[in-house]
Order: sequence, then C-alpha cells, then structure tokens
Amino acid sequence: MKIPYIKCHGSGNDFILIDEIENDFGFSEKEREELSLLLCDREKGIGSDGILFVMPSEKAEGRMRMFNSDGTEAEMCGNGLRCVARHMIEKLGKKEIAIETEKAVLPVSQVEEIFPEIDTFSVMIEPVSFEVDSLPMNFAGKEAVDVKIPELSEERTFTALSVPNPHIVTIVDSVDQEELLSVGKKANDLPEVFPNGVNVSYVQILEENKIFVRTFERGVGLTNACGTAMSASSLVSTILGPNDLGTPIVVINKGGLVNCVVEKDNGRFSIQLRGNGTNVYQAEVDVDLGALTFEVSEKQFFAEENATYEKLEAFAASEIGG
Ligand SMILES: N[C@@H](CCC[C@H](N)C(=O)O)C(=O)O
Repeated sequence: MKIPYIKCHGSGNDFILIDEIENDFGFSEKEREELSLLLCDREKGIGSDGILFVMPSEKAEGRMRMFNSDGTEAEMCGNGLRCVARHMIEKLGKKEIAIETEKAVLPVSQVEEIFPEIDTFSVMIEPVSFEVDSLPMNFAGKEAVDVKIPELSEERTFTALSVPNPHIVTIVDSVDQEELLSVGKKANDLPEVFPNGVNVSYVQILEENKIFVRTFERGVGLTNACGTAMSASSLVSTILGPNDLGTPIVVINKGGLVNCVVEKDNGRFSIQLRGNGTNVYQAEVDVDLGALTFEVSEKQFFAEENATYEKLEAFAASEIGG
C-alpha cells in the first residue's frame, strides 16, 4: 500500500500526516494501530510522536484522528490540530474552518503571526473540565485542584483536568526532567488512579503571562511539546498563578513557543492555542503491514519554512537560557 504523507510539527511535536480525503485507504482500526507502531518508531520507523489521520467529515470541513506512537488513540491533540488546520486551510483556500475531533467540532483559523514570518494557526481547545470523572481519575472528591497524589510524589501538588484528553499539571520552581520522566512513567502505570493513563506536565512560571512547560505524554513519553498540555498548563497557572484571563500567555517549550489565551464564559473555560504548523517534508511510504516492512520514497523538503522556524527555536531556547 503506497501512502503519501507529510512530516510536520507543532513546536517540535512531530507527526506523520496522512490525508484520507485525497486517498480513501479504507484503513481498519487494527491497521491504524499497526501503522502508528511501525512508522512512528524513532529507531526503525520514520520516527514521530504520532500519526494524524485527516478524514472526511459530515459536520465540518474535515476530521482529525490522532494516534500516539504506541498505537493508542487520543481524544485530542493541540499541536497536531494546528498542522491539520494548516493542511485543510491551504487545501480549501479559506482562513477559518472547523475540524471534527473525537469530542467536539472545533473552529480553527490562520491568525496574526506569533513570531516574525511564522505562519500561525489558532485552534480552540475545548471542552475543558475539572471533574475527575472526565479524565477519568479515581479520587475522593469531585475535583482534584492543587492536591497531593501520594502515589506520584510526597511533595508536589497536582491539578487534574481534561481538555478533553486527560492531564495533570504541577507548578514547580524549576523543571527537573528526570523527575518528570519518573513521575510520568509512574502515573501511566497506575490504572487504579488513572484507568486511561494521563499526560503529566511540569510548569515553571517565568513571569506574569509567560511560562515554561515540559510534558510526559501518555502513549509517547517526554516530547518537545504537547499542545493540549500547554493549554492545560496555561489554565492551571491562571487559576493558581499570576496569569490573566483573556491575555496571550507565552508558553516556551523545548521545541519553540506558542501563545495560549484562556477564556471563561458563563463559568466554562476554553483555551485558544496559537502557534506554528510547520511542514518538514513530503514523501510516499510503501507499507507491507503483513511483513511489517516499509520503504520511503525520495523526500521533498520545505527548506525555506524550516530555516525560518529555526529562528523561532533559537529565540525560545534563549528564553530559557538554552
Ligand atoms: N501532543 C498532543 C497530544 C497527543 C495525545 C496525548 N499523548 C494523549 O494521549 O492524550 C498535543 O499536542 O496535544
């Protein structure tokens, strides 16, 4: 089976984008899982944090399904949705469209650049819920806001929320990557507390409306950035920290930066996530799922936009002294 794909990223969170509107491959659920395991592998595969399947929708201009590198499907993917938004916006020649995701039809648009020369896409992150049942999380209370989870850490306090994939967020003085790795692994090996697993983020407040976020992603591990995690972290650091509602929060990550605007309307939170949707290259992969082998054609790189993105990356690194 020959599958054209685009290798793309949002803040260095990288994906293989497969357009099933252009080509109806008729993948089974098992094939989606197998493709993710085979192609996302960093050593033997193409290498990526996940696959974005772009499909037709009856409710919107397109539909996104996102599979993590371990073959599991996520309810939502913020960085991935920006890449899908860019793909569909360019394809349809419109600036504002809607994309169906597992839990909601979400508005996406091309907006003012958040960094010089970086085409910027805004995606709505919702529904948002602090109810522990929405993750799900087994906890003695309706919500778990700024609470200890002794199975994970004796010291830290976490806030649980779904956006709508499951997240826990802790605010720290400085991000200890080794600790995050260990806590992330523990949290995803704790079905009695998190039956469906959970994304774990450590947030450092750099100044008012500027934070640094690192995330251990369910189904992947430590990634350069996670869009839903940066959105969840912006909301938590608005409620528990110095950030403001309705104001762009600059979120620095290992792969760049995004802006998040947290809004509250009739008691309900939503977050606008704004950032890049950068294409790295396009190619075709010839996959034999029976033999679990594949071959990639010659790659056509998007050299200019990648060179431009390097400037944003360098700026973001300088913001955290890297
Ligand atoms: N990196 C994504 C989130 C991908 C899904 C996540 N690992 C999960 O299983 O919930 C993002 O940018 O939001």
